[in-house]
Amino acid sequence: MERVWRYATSADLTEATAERLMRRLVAIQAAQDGPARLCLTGGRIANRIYEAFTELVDASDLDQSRIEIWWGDERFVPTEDPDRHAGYTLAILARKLPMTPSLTHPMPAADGIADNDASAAAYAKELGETRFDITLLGMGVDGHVASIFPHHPSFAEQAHSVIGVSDAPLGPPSRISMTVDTLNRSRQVWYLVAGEDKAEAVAESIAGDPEIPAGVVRGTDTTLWLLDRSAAGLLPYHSCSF
Ligand SMILES: O=C(O)[C@H](O)[C@@H](O)[C@H](O)[C@H](O)COP(=O)(O)O
Repeated sequence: MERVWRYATSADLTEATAERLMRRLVAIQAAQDGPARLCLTGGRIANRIYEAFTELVDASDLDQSRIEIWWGDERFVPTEDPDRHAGYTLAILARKLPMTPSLTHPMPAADGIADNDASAAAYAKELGETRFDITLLGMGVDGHVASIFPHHPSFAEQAHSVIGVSDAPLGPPSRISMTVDTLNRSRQVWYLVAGEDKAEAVAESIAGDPEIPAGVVRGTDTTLWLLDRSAAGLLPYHSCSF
């Protein structure tokens, strides 16, 4: 099932998606044993959603000890580098979630002797066959998701579930990313996209353009496009829910 939700502003998108995420995680916890498995993304919209989500925790039925957190990609920089996705996200989530080490899986940082390929291999081992209940994805103006870029080796068929990405067209150039196939193990994929500059890539991706990563990454059960009005600007009006 693929569905587009359109919001008037990016603030509305942020609030509504944080609430949707909370509802969905509570429902997943009620429906299965073990933790709800959530795969996170970087990006401005995502970070605002994490902020709004933590604000909802106290009044929710969320079992805070039963959330497992993964990352779809990471900028391969040292732990203390503010460019690192996980640093900021962990700081936000830790305000309200216990962040149990066995359930919290930040990607490796560029702290030691391991390069991004070896670090990706270590993360692939940690990941095993894990399937995510929900994967959140930002999307670039070029239709990239995680650190899989169009017309770039990261978008080629891969032998491993997590790869080192070098010479990324977006800085920093050294990264780690789940592959398309790994992201496609997710039950639900939620795209979080705001801004007019994304409208073209949104329309092409929803049409299933195989040349861009967002055209081919889909949930096995559900794919949601959570958009502000600008990002949805090139979609037919009737294709959106409000
Ligand atoms: O890894 C990165 O350098 C970025 O974080 C990037 O991949 C981001 O997820 C998208 O560009 C959407 O981000 P925005 O929501 O900020 O537009």
